[in-house]
Amino acid sequence: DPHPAPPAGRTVSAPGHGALDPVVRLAARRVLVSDQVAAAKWGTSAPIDDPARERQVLDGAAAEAVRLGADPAVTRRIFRDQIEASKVVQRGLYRRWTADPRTVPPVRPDLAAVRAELNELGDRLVHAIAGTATARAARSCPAHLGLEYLEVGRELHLDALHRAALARALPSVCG
Ligand SMILES: O=C(O)C(=O)C[C@]1(C(=O)O)C=C[C@@H](O)C=C1
Repeated sequence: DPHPAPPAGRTVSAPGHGALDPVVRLAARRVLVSDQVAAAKWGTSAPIDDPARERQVLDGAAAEAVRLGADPAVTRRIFRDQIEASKVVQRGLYRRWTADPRTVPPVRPDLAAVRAELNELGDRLVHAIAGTATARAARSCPAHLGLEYLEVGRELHLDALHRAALARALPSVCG
């Protein structure tokens, strides 16, 4: 039998087995690294919105997509959502830190180092997007994406702010 039954207690749609898993996981990691972005900017003159840096992120992602033979417009759209998701986190943390200064991180990370980490996650995300064209075009995409969203949020113990940000990161993944 080329299609043996899955082991007891599991199904073929068990957590982590969805094709969209890498995309959602990388989006979640980017959302979490956004905590470091906020901590790097807090108490400095660097604004949350940095349009020049956004252009760099979007152009970099599109160029990487072209290199991989993937769709740069789709990649750009998905990255626009990653950037919005990052701002959801940053604004949410600024609200928290303003309301209760005792929760401000004691150490300020280096913004350039955090951006290097975002670049690396970004390249991996472009690869994940390029590798999931079939799953993203499927009619089942929104349902699978929703399940991955719930699974990854649970597994990474995301709080309400980071779940909201992850939700903001995903609307362009399907279609
Ligand atoms: O690099 C920054 O300054 C960030 O805040 C990260 C990020 C992004 O998600 O890539 C988000 C908002 C800024 O407008 C620019 C870029």
